[in-house]
Amino acid sequence: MRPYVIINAAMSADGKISTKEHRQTKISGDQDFARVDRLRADCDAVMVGIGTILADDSSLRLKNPDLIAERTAAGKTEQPMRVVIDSRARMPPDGDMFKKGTGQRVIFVAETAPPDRVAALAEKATVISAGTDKVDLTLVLDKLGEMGVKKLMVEGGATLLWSFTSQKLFDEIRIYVGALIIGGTDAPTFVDGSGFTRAEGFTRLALKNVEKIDDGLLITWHKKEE
Ligand SMILES: NC(=O)C1=CN([C@@H]2O[C@H](COP(=O)(O)OP(=O)(O)OC[C@H]3O[C@@H](n4cnc5c(N)ncnc54)[C@H](OP(=O)(O)O)[C@@H]3O)[C@@H](O)[C@H]2O)C=CC1
Ligand SMILES: Nc1nc(O)c(N)c(N[C@@H]2O[C@H](COP(=O)(O)O)[C@@H](O)[C@H]2O)n1
Repeated sequence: MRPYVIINAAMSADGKISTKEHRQTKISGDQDFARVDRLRADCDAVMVGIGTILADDSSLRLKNPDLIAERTAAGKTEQPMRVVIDSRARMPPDGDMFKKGTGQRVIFVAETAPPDRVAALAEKATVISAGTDKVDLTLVLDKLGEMGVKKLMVEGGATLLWSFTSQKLFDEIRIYVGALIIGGTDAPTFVDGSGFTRAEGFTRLALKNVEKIDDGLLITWHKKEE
């Protein structure tokens, strides 16, 4: 069975998720970062696109020791599975995701990924081929389901979120809207990609909750069933 997919990201009041140089930007406050850690702890796997790794060198690990202890007490691994969507196997083998924290790392690549890079990554991670030239997210979700992932958190970035939202491959979206404006036409927004041209294609959402956190807002949407 496919996992329940929760998209979680933080954007500025003008919808940007980082700067025009794609530099990682602190949008959440302490309380929201604590919420994000809690959500990571509650999920079986946490995912980003390779663009995020190359920009941020994300570790994607659970940081709060109390949450790690809570997971182990519940018979879970210390860390949720950490997953990268990376058609061309560009994931740096010395990235923070490999250096920090314990547990399984999974890299989804395409069949056309260079074999030498796949071999190098296979020494550090479970490398799975899913899709011909580009990773196919429906195959990814099926595979993660087979691997026992029931709840998946997708953190970004903008290109991966376009694929998840345009293909309607999500259940919930949690967007933290921070009290700042970043600006810049070239700064990634919550969702980029090619965009819809017709209203019939739009991904529709159902509002579930709005909560003030730090000096911003956490908005929870569910996918609106057609
Ligand atoms: N504020 C926040 O909450 C967050 C902000 N960010 C920010 O987002 C930015 C990165 O976003 P972005 O550059 O768009 O990169 P993404 O992280 O979205 O990764 C996109 C890449 O994933 C690969 N990919 C493989 N298969 C697919 C598929 N089916 N659909 C989509 N992508 C696929 C592609 O590379 P390839 O073809 O090589 O496989 C693609 O270029 C950074 O600046 C980062 O800081 C990221 C996460 C959260
Ligand atoms: N929720 C959230 N709020 C922000 O303000 C952010 N900048 C991000 N960024 C995401 O978190 C990843 C970093 O994770 P690690 O600290 O390396 O574990 C980053 O790559 C973005 O995915 N998120």
